[in-house]
Order: sequence, then C-alpha cells, then structure tokens
Amino acid sequence: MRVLASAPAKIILFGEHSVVYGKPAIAAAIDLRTYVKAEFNKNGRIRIEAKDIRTPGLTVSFSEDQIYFETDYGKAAEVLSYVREAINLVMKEADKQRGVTVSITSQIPVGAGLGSSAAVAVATIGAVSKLFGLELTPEEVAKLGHKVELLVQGASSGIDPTVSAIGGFLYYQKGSFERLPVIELPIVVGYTGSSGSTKELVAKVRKNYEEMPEIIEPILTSMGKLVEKAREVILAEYDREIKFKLLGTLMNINHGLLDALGVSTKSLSDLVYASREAGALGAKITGAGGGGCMYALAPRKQSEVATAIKIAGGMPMITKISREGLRIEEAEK
Ligand SMILES: Nc1ncnc2c1ncn2[C@@H]1O[C@H](COP(=O)(O)OP(=O)(O)O)[C@@H](O)[C@H]1O
Ligand SMILES: C[C@@](O)(CCOP(=O)(O)O)CC(=O)O
Ligand SMILES: [Mg+2]
Repeated sequence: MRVLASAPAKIILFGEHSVVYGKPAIAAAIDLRTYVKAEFNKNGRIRIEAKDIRTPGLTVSFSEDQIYFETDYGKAAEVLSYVREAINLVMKEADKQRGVTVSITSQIPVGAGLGSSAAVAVATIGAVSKLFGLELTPEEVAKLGHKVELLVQGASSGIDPTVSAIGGFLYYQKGSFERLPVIELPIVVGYTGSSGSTKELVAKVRKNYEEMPEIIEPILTSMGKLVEKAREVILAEYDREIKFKLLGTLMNINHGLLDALGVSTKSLSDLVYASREAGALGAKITGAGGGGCMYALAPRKQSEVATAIKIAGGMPMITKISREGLRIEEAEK
C-alpha cells in the first residue's frame, strides 16, 4: 500500500512567541504545501528521503537503535528529527512496528517562519497513520503534530500543527481553537532568504523571560491583548477599509513588541519598513523570526509592496489562505 498526503504552510498574523506562554494567537494556512509519500518496505527499516530540504538528496535510514546515513551531511539526524518523531509516534499509536519508506517534497522554505516543521510533521502523520489503517481526525493529527514539535523543540504552543492539520483561519489558545471567517486578506509575504531555528529563538525568548520576567511579562501580556483586539476587529461588522486600517496598526505594534523580544533582524526590519513606505497599512515578522519571513497588509498596493520588498533585498510572495489543512491525495492498495 502507498499513501500520499500533503499539509499546508501558515502565517501567524498575530501573537507568535507570546502564544508559547499561553496567550492567544491568530494564524492562517496558506497555499504552499509539503507532500509526504509513505509505503511499507521489506527490509524492516525506517527510510526517509528528503529530496528538497537544503541538504540536497538527503537520505537516512534507521532501525531501532541505529541510523544509517546515505550522505555525508553531518546534521542529517537533527534535520530529519521532526519526520522521525512523527513516524515513531504513529507507530506507537498503531502499536505496530514495520519497515516504512517516507519520501518528502516541499514547496515551503525551511526555517522561514512559515511552519515547514509543522507541515512536514502533519503530512507525515497523515500519510503514515493512513498506511497503518488508523483513521485519525484532523484534531488528533494536530495533537500528535504538537507532540512532535514538543519532542524536537522542547517547547511549542501547538498553533502551527493545528493550523496545518485543520486549515483556514484560526484563533488559537492553549490547544483549543476557534475558526474565524476566511476573509480575503491582501497580503504580501517577504522572505529575507535567511533562516532562523524556532527551537533556538524560543529558547532565546525563554532566557530573557527567566532573567527579566518583570520586563518581558508585560510585553507578552500586551501581545495577548492585541490579539484579542485583532479578533474583535476581524469579527466586527466594520467595512473592509476600517478593518484593514485597524489590523495594520495592530500589526505594527506587534512587530515592535517582537523586536523588543529580540527576534527581529536588520533584514526583516528592512523589509517591514520598505513595505510600510510603499503603502502597506501594517507589516510584521511572521513566525519565530531571526531571519525568515515578514508579511505586509497592503490593500490595492500589493504589487508596489512586492516591488519594495524586492528592492530591499527580499523575495516577495503573494499567497492566499488555504481552507484545506491535511489532505490525503492518494491511497493505493
Ligand atoms: N521538507 C522537509 N523535509 C524534512 N524536514 C523538514 C522539511 N521542512 C522542514 N523540516 C524540518 O523543520 C525544521 C525547520 O523548522 P523550524 O525551525 O520550526 O522553522 P519553520 O517551521 O519556520 O520552517 C528543519 O530544520 C527540518 O528539521
Ligand atoms: C515562535 C512560535 O510562536 C511560532 C514558530 O513558527 P515557525 O516554526 O517559525 O514557523 C513558536 C510556537 O508557537 O510554538
Ligand atoms: Mg516551525
């Protein structure tokens, strides 16, 4: 039997990092996907082929106590940890051990704040659980995806695996979510081309929090409050122009607070300011930061903002919200 599953990337519109501390956040799945094909093999090992992750042609096999590297790339085991943990968790859930080959192709830039780790975990859980005959709901897949991120990163709010498994536009807090109405958001994502590790950035914020809780706690509280305000604006009956203006202001405040937490970089802030100067109503980091992506809200100015991002040295991407989360593309007997 062979199963092909896919799961989407996401942007966090408001509330990254503070969501790890139990505050709410708002995120949307977007139309970039990771595809995972899973099939049984006869040699009893787990074999992972990650074709387009930035260690090209990476292939690693492992059995219970050994890892077999088929390339020279030293960080291979670490790079594939989300996939390995996802496969292990599904096997535990199914209470079965069998040789499985998993092949991954992805449209999502890695370490760019677009949730590639969650998408690869969710698509792997989706494909492998179907292969083992488990019928998991999207919510159950999201919970397992959260466990994968906790195992690999040490900390995770669970927002990324939830959005990737469920799809659409979500308000999320401590493992629970509310679907928000999908509105057409005129956004532009700007990619700096560099990456940041979520594990390291979350640890950096934690360190500051532990050293100076009296300074960091009010920042996180403000972030939580601005997310509540953003939810109110999204659900209000205002006309679109007013909504976008208010959301843009909240995005700018959120960016300033993320900068205060120490997760921005010069390149990210360059793209943020270039977007605002080109007419965006708001612009902020999306995801963990330390490199990766920002996004801008730019009604009627998307092409001007895309050009400004390019001139400032970034790569613009015009994306849409994806209503669909985890998708089983094919399941062949
Ligand atoms: N296509 C892929 N194949 C295998 N692992 C992947 C793939 N995409 C992402 N990952 C895993 O996710 C990690 C990046 O996750 P993270 O630091 O959370 O950044 P982000 O989720 O913002 O892209 C990579 O180092 C790798 O371990
Ligand atoms: C920083 C954080 O809020 C979002 C991380 O997103 P990404 O891995 O950078 O796409 C962490 C989390 O919510 O678990
Ligand atoms: Mg991630």
